Amino acid sequence: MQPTPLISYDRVHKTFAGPAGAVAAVDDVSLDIAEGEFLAIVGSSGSGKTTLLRLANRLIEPDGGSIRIAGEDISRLEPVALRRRIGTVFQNGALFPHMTVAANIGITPRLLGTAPKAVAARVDELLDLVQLDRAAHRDRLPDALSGGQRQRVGVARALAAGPRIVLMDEPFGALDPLTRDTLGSDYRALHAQLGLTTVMITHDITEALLLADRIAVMRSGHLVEAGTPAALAASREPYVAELMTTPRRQAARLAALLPESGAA
Ligand SMILES: Nc1ncnc2c1ncn2[C@@H]1O[C@H](COP(=O)(O)OP(=O)(O)OP(=O)(O)O)[C@@H](O)[C@H]1O
Repeated sequence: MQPTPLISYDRVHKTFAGPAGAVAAVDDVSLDIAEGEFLAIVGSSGSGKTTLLRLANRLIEPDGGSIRIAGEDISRLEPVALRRRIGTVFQNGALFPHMTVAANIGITPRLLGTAPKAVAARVDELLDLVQLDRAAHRDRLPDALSGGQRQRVGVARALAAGPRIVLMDEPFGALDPLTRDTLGSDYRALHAQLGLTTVMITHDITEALLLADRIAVMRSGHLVEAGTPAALAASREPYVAELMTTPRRQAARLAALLPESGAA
């Protein structure tokens, strides 16, 4: 018997009223995400990625279908309690600008009533986890951080209450390619170390291929295909095949330019 998926979308619909009529942002999407899985959601702008993600923590309510987390229908769960079980990382970190790094990271434990000493210890533990030097970063304001450091703080804040699930909306999109690559692989290591289940939106199919166990491809509110990088590479679905063109071309160019690994 298959284990119960940690997150399960079952025939989910969400329509928004737009100036030119109703927009089916998410249209009959069914998708299971297993515990421990790293799932990337890709698709062009407006394809429904953010809506799909926000449905999982009830920032958006569906018009139809259901979403279960660990077998529980989330419409029966209290939204604030649900969101405490799920860490969220946004583009640019979305840190509170007037609060120090430590205050930003410690906000959820503090709201949950954790004693100040325990919050401070947790903040230090999280700074270690995201590889930011405690003394150098604890008391800084977000403005005094680089984009990469801000995202590390965003990840630390998302992990502060010990969630099993982390939702990420274009977390590394605004970073330079080198920082983006480092942060992506550092986060992937954290995901494995902490046994997290991660759902990450990215516009970058190459990033999705390199980081994720499975990739869900969205188009006009539909889930076109969900599969492993190898399955997507072999897909005959026209839109998926088109998406794979760029990484394929880049891989061929790089293979021609770079010496074979291990040849030196
Ligand atoms: N609150 C809203 N009110 C009206 N329409 C909305 C709302 N949120 C999203 N939409 C519409 O739903 C569709 C899907 O939007 P969504 O933000 O989920 O796409 P996306 O794939 O995340 O896009 P992007 O990559 O640009 O962030 C779009 O047509 C968008 O305009």
